[in-house]
Amino acid sequence: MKELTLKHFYIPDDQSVYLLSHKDAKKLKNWFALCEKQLERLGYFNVELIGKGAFGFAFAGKSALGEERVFKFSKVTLPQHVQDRFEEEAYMQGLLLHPNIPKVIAFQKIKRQSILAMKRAPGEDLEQFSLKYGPLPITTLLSILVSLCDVLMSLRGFFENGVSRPIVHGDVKPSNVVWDDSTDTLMLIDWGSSVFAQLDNQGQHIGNNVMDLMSSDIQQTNARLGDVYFIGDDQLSGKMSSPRFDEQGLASTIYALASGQSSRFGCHVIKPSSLGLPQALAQCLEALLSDDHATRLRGGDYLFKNYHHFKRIVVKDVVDDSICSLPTWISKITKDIETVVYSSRKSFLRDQEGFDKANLNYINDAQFDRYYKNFLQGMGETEKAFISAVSRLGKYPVVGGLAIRWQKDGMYVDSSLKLYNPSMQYSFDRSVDNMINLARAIDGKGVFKSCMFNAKNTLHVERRNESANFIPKQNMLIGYEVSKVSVAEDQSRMHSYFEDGEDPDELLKLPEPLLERLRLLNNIHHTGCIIFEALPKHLKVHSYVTLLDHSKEEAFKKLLNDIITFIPTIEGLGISGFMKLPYKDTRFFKLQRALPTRFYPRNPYVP
Ligand SMILES: Nc1ncnc2c1ncn2[C@@H]1O[C@H](COP(=O)(O)OP(=O)(O)OP(=O)(O)O)[C@@H](O)[C@H]1O
Repeated sequence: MKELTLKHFYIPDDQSVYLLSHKDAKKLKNWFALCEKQLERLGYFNVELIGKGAFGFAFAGKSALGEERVFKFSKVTLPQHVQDRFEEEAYMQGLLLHPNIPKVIAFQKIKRQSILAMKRAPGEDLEQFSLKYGPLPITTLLSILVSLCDVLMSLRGFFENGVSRPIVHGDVKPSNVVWDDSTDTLMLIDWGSSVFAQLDNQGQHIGNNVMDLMSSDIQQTNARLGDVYFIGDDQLSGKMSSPRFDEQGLASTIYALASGQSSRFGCHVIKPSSLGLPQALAQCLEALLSDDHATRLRGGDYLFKNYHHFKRIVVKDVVDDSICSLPTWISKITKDIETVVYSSRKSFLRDQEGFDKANLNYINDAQFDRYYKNFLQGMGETEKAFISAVSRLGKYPVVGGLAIRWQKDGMYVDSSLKLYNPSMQYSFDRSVDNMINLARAIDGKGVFKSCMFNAKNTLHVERRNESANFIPKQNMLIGYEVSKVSVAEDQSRMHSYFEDGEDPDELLKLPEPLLERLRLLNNIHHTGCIIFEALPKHLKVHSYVTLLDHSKEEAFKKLLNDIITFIPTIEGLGISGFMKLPYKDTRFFKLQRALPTRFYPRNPYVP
């Protein structure tokens, strides 16, 4: 039997609780209930889960006096050295008394379980905010920029016992900034990567005495890995910690918010100077995100010298109402969908020379794990940006599919994207545009496919061990929707389940009778995806299917049922996915290295 490696076909972006095995999902739910009970016993009410990160979960609650609190719980399953970091996080955050940093209330350790209690920042984190509203208006961006600069200035100026000890936050990114849009105030949260800086802005060692400077630690970095989607090169490659790290996090954050992306990787294609920003801001961001070290330093120096002037820039916010580059369907009703993205055929996006994992100090870091699992190692910056843009689509309540074919003359895109929250349309459309613009900058021939489905509809079949068969429950069914209007004739070519042949990365070989049913299904006019994911003790069948030819419903239903009956014959591990998209509306795009320059107009009142 083949070993399950990270190289297999459809790679899930994130594990939704709906994709866990029954046992694991139950364990998690029980654990949430236990945390809530613990907090209620301590006198807090209105307790709710507000966030999950790599290291644990965050709950919010109200004290008896009505004060809003946040409680971060570490995952008990994490190794001890990672648990210890949580204590350091509480220590570092506790040192900082600043209006834009949540005050620590208490840190408690009960056996292996640590809890950090702090004030709750009003508003919502900027990743959520950006998903709701898309690329942010310039006035909002400027307010965020200036407030963040203020916080970072105070970190640089931190003194302990009368001695200068600059602090590095180490993980500045949209989801670590909580923003209250009604008062224009922000809070910088998540101090889990913060350390005392080893170097100052000029790259000089910060030593309090000669002994410090002679210590053997002087060449060893104390830096923590922040989020690889946002940190700069120096932090990623394990250089000594310095306030320059946070300049990078800040630039990535503003860039991501200005463009409506969830990473910094796309900055050489969707350049800051193409976003319609005031020229001074765009050029400053471009310098900070440059590949050249000296240019980055100049950009940082300029920003911290001049950011107070940015406060005085007066702009008229304009909404980009251009039509989305792909057709998107917006449901009139809002549905609570837990979207999960599975993507395939990523291998051609990897260039073998890229990223060298062996050179990093961060192998055991949970953040690094995420990066590795998301398959980004060995990819160029634009390819990473593209993958990150596809992942972002999965953060909206959306189902559908995407097939991109890069050819010599350009790029062909088939898609079916249905969004189940009309208020997010602007943001979603801009995210689709970003994904297309990034894809257009990718060189080479190849195919990429991606399915977005509702994890709440995933079917689960469990078995005791790897040699047992998967036996589905009696009434198990692959659900499907029926289109509003029947389309009898399949005049258009369809993106068939089998069109691209076998996927080189695919590992799971489905039994022939099951494949035969899929072939028959393929002849009935419909759209959607079916993915089989076989794990040692757990089989998941993800699907999103819409029948278009109503006259064939009986046959269609029967084939879907047959597929379930063949589940016990599935052998081996891995993933195997099938997708069918309407071919009718294929969009063609010319390849393009970068978007053209576009600054904020000198006179915004002239169209
Ligand atoms: N003091 C706070 N006030 C308001 N919301 C908070 C606060 N602390 C945490 N949150 C919310 O909880 C989420 C997770 O918290 P945090 O980022 O500190 O956890 P983490 O496990 O370190 O996450 P990550 O792995 O994303 O860095 C945040 O994105 C934010 O939405």
